Amino acid sequence: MVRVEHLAGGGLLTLHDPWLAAAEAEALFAALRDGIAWKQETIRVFGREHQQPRLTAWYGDPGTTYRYSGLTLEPLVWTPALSALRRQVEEASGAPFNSVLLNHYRGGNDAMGFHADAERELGENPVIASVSLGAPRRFVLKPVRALAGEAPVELSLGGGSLLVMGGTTQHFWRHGVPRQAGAGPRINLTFRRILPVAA
Ligand SMILES: O=C(O)CCC(=O)C(=O)O
Ligand SMILES: [Fe+2]
Repeated sequence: MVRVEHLAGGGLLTLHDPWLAAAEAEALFAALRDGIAWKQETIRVFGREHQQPRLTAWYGDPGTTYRYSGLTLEPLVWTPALSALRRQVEEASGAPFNSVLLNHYRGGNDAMGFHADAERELGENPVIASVSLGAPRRFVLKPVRALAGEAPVELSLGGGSLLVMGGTTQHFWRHGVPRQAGAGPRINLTFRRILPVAA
């Protein structure tokens, strides 16, 4: 099934759920859980250090350095499984990607706070393609102040789904994965295109 959601302000969400066949999604979940160089990073938020409440990894083409929350991530070299998935995601979304951020939510206490993927190196209106594996989780979008009064948008991202965020989504909406009691382990991959930016 494909669900298309036009967001106020010109954002566009396209959810393919399911996207991967169940057996393929399950095999990929296990392969990534056991085969990725997961780390728990320490970040600085408002001058204070925190351990991120999830595990992460950054893979990409040479030169795709990613900076956020005071972290500088140098890309690891694409594994065969990640490279094959990149091609499938490019085909489905019609957009090119040179990097992927992986997040491993070990259970319902792991989460991602509300944010926009609006770093300069992603460009003006980035297309971001998000593949989910493992347990389903709530994915919530909230309007920024300019659109105050718009209702939040909530999706359930199931294992094997593909969500493409495009248009002006990152300007007018922040998204997050709230803590969710009882949620099982989940891996999410957000494919991105990092552009060269002046230092
Ligand atoms: O886990 C998710 O579905 C969201 C991940 C995300 O927003 C990000 O990596 O920037
Ligand atoms: Fe994000």
